[in-house]
Amino acid sequence: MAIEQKQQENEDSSNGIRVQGMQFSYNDIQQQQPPLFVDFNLQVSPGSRCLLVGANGSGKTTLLKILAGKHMVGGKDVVRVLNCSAFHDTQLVCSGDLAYLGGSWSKNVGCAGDIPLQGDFSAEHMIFGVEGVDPERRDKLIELLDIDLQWRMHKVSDGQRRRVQICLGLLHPYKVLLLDEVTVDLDVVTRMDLLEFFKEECEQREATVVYATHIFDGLETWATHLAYIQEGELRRAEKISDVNELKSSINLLSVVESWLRAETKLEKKKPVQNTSHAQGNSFTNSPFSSSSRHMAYYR
Ligand SMILES: Nc1ncnc2c1ncn2[C@@H]1O[C@H](COP(=O)(O)OP(=O)(O)OP(=O)(O)O)[C@@H](O)[C@H]1O
Repeated sequence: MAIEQKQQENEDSSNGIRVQGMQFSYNDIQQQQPPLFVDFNLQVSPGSRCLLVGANGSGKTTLLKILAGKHMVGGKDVVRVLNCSAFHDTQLVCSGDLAYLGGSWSKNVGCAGDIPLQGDFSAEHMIFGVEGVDPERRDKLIELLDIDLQWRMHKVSDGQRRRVQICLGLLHPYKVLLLDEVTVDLDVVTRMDLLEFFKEECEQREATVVYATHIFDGLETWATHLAYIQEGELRRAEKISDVNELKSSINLLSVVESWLRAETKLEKKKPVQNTSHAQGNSFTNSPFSSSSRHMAYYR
């Protein structure tokens, strides 16, 4: 029985996501940061919609970027997506099978990958500039996100710009989609329609979605799984139907709130004694210690 279960897990993870024994540190030598992830393990089965929750700074964005192949972590066996190495097997991203939607376009007209763009582009120019797209899928997304193709990208609102970003990210039918808080600028109708679209994609095509967010409205019935991380440690990873607290709580928000509040109480640490701080010179190089006239340059 145990062997069958193991085989099933391996088959599942081969088409989904499997992280095994992952170590990751930002290697900030000056600050001597400890590793964020030490022996981190995670499995996400194909077809699931996994909600990634945790406090600010717990490691959600870093994890999603690692899964998206943006950081090289360990050998080829450590971070596996669709049975390939997320970092080394570049065709995962090039083919569109692995898609990552994160970061904000609000300060830029748009982005090409991680490169910010400035200029006068129309939404049409950006969306129709992507080659090899199924026109039916493109039309569906334009309608779903209520995009006006005549929008000039430097003259639209943050939410309208975000819709174009999301549209571009979804044009190719991904197999694994990593979402980092991209629905934050969307109005409630667009957000709910988009979540419904993701649900359909998971159910019809067995796509896998991992979604990091702090907004839990309507997600109790949307998510199939939940992963909770605290300071780089996976505290919970289970089916949403197995989360016992949800049976006695009004909603997911109150469950996550109780976890994060308990975390703050448990983990509150005393400030580390900083010798330079004690000598009163820790802020001398900071731009924020300058006179208010100089501060104007940093605002
Ligand atoms: N570029 C970086 N260099 C050094 N440390 C970083 C860098 N980016 C993030 N960190 C550190 O890694 C930790 C995890 O950050 P991360 O952005 O993954 O958290 P998060 O869970 O996504 O937070 P949030 O909910 O605020 O978006 C933080 O404590 C942060 O200090």
